[in-house]
Amino acid sequence: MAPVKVKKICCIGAGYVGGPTCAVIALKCPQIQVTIVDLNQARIDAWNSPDFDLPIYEPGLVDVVKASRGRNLFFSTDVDKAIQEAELIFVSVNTPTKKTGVGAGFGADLHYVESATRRIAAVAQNSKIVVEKSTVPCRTAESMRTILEANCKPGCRFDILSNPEFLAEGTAIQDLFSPDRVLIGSLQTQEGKDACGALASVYANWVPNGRILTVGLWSSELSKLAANAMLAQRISSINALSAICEATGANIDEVSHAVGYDSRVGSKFLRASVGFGGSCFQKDILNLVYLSESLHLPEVAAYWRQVVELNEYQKSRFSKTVVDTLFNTITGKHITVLGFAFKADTGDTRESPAISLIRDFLAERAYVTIYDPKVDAEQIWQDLAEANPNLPLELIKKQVTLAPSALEACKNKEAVVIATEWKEFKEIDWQVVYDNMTKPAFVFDGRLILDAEKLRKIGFRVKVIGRGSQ
Ligand SMILES: NC(=O)c1ccc[n+]([C@@H]2O[C@H](COP(=O)([O-])OP(=O)(O)OC[C@H]3O[C@@H](n4cnc5c(N)ncnc54)[C@H](O)[C@@H]3O)[C@@H](O)[C@H]2O)c1
Ligand SMILES: O=c1ccn([C@@H]2O[C@H](COP(=O)(O)OP(=O)(O)O[C@H]3O[C@H](CO)[C@@H](O)[C@H](O)[C@H]3O)[C@@H](O)[C@H]2O)c(=O)[nH]1
Repeated sequence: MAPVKVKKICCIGAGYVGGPTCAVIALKCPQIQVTIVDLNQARIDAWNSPDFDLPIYEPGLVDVVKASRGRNLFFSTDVDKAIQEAELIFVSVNTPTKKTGVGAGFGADLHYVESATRRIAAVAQNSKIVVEKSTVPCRTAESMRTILEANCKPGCRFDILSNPEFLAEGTAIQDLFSPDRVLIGSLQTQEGKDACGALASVYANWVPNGRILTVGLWSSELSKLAANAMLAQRISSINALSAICEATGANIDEVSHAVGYDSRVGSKFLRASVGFGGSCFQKDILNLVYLSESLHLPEVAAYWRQVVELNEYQKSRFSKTVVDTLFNTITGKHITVLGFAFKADTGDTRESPAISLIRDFLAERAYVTIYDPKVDAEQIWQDLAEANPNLPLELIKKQVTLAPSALEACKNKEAVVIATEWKEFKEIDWQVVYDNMTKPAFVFDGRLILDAEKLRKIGFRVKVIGRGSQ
């Protein structure tokens, strides 16, 4: 049987991955009709909004959607119709860490993946290639296949592929246009290889052949968890060293530069910080920890768990530095937090270190003012309410103020904390900030973006991650 020629694609899940990934496929493959579906009506409405007020902020995304929407790119809540029409279906739904039940706090909650799979099984009238795009534990594709095959109509077949996504938020469009690699896992049967060929031919419209890697299903699933674990492990390694730098007077930027210069180590992902955030790193490492424990590999589980524990330590160590430096108490003091997103160039706040810092400051009964250029107020209140379950929102709102600009946020405050590396924080007029602050004025740079020497000359007292007191 010749490999299927893909003419219609359905993507289940119109989130941070499904939206940008399939919008780029539509742009690069004008001959393919791409329909992205979701159960969340508000999200689909935003993708369809006449003024392109999209549900997620991602540099370059609006232009990609503008180029294809209504031509060969569609957003809809009619999940069944899109499934029925497509030859190839991406499952790109959320796989958060389980909150209750077996594996709570570690294992992935796979019920969204399972219900999307069951929907495909229930409504498909002909053969489909089902592509696992969500990040899932090793061998999830087997469960999907069992569900699909148990419901297969006569004359139909389902082929399952794993095609994990490696985009990073903030650079998603660039990452999708020019990926380091596209990974496709399939069963090593002829049918599996044909399905793999069909998906590879979609990517081949813009990705060079040498960058399309084809492997077995389980290797593909595990490679995604492994890639995130190893990236996060680099950050925890450099953050562990930042604590030694602060205690010895070494400078983490210099250490990172010197170590990264070794081509075997490489310079990327060695930027010390207040801690990593985002919806993936912690979730995927905990997933790996759970997998290792389920496989009776406690030493392996402990090894990876330490990457997350070090990250927790880094966040609380930074909060403690703020308290210690402000004369051992921040009760009643006014602290500005610049940045609420988990990294620059995104409005996403999932697992943002800013949330942990603010929780710690509120526990010390400080007043906190927040400014972020892309996160909306509703999201901030929701995150703070979730992070402080014992503090009613009315009380949180008495302690926390949202400011319309960085300059406004810093007025009459004792300390400024940089929690996200937005470029605009480098560029604000720090002399004006200083003039309007209560003295002594403190700056805590949790992202290593400011010129500490320049700030000290202005009069600030400055603390930077990974640098001893000067
Ligand atoms: N965010 C990232 O940068 C990133 C990068 C690579 C991989 N991933 C992985 O991709 C997956 C999706 O992540 P995300 O950030 O896009 O999540 P998301 O929460 O932004 O989007 C998931 C969407 O799926 C929808 N959904 C859930 N069940 C559904 C169903 N049965 N039918 C239709 N729609 C359904 C939800 O309503 C939601 O809009 C996760 O497994 C994640 O780990 C995320
Ligand atoms: O040297 C560094 C690099 C990153 N970070 C922080 O690490 C977190 C994650 O950053 P990044 O990896 O750039 O963003 P994500 O969107 O979380 O992307 C990661 O998670 C995705 C979801 O699985 C993967 O697809 C990507 O390849 C992987 O980089 C953020 O808080 C960053 O500020 C650092 O502290 N130091």
